[in-house]
Amino acid sequence: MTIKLEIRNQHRCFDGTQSYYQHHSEVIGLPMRFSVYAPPQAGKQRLPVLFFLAGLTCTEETFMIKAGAQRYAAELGLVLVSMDTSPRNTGIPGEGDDWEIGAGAGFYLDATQAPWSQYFRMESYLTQELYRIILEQFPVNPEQVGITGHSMGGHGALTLALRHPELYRSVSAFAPIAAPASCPWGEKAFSLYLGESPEDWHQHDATALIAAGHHLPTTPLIDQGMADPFLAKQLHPDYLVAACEQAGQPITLRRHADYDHSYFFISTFIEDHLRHHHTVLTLDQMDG
Ligand SMILES: N[C@@H](CCC(=O)N[C@@H](CS)C(=O)NCC(=O)O)C(=O)O
Repeated sequence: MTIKLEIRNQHRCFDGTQSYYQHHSEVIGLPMRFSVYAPPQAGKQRLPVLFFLAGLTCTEETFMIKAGAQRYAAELGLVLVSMDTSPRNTGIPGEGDDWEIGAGAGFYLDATQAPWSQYFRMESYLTQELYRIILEQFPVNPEQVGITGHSMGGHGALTLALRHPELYRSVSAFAPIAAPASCPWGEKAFSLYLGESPEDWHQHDATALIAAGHHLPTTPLIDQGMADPFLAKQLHPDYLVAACEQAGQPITLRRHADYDHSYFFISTFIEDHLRHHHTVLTLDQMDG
C-alpha cells in the first residue's frame, strides 16, 4: 500500500523544489518527518538519490537549511533526502531532557531495551519504510542510491552501508562517530538502547563491523576538521582507518586544519561529497 504523505512546506530552490513531508510511520508507530530536494531534472528522468543523516539535536530541516547543498544537487541532477534524527513525542518520560539520548538522538539503530524499543527503530525506518517511500514516490533510480551524514549521522551512514550494502552504492561522512562503542556518546546511547552486551554494540559500530569482515560497497569519502571540539573524545576516525587498513577496505579520510564540527565545515566540503556520490553512482550505471 502506498504510504500517504502530507506536504508541510514547499519552496522553489535553484529551479528545483525543496519539500518537507510528514507521514504516519508504520515502523515507528508515530508521525515522522523528512525533507526532499528535487532538482530541476526531476521532471524528465529518474535520478540518483543521496540520503543525508544529520547529527545530535538536528531535525529533517537542518541539512537542507544549513549545508548549501541544493546549488550542487541542481547542477548535478541529484535528489537529496534528509530525515528527523529520532521519533518524537513518544510519551517516554524525559525523552527530550538530554541532547545525547532520546529525542534528536536516535543513533540510526533499532533499540532493543525498554522503554526505547517501542518507538526508537530508526534503522528499520530508514532502510525499509523511508527507503521504499523514496523509491516509490519520487523520481529516483533504485540502482543509484547513496548515503552520507554528519557526526551521529556519519555513524549512521557508515553502519547502515556496512549492514545493508545492497541498499547503498556510494558512502561518505562528515566527522562521523567512527567507533561509537569506544566513546562516551556511543557508550551512553548503546547501553540505554541496546543493553550491556559488547557483541550487540559491535553490530552498530563502523570500526568493529569493518574489523569483523564487513565491507563498504565503494570507497567512502570522509572529511574531518582538526579543530573539531569532539574529535579527541568522541569521533576516533583513526580507529576506523586502522581497521580499514587491517581489513583491506579502501577509505579516503581527509583531515582539514582549523575546521570545526559545525555546518560551516559541512557547507565548505558538501560540493565534494555530492560530486563523489554522483560520480560513483553514475559510473556504476555506465558499467552496469
Ligand atoms: N548541543 C551540543 C552541540 C551538538 C552538536 O554540535 N550537534 C551537531 C551534530 S553532533 C549539529 O549538527 N548541531 C546542529 C547545528 O549545528 O545546527 C552542544 O551544545 O555542545
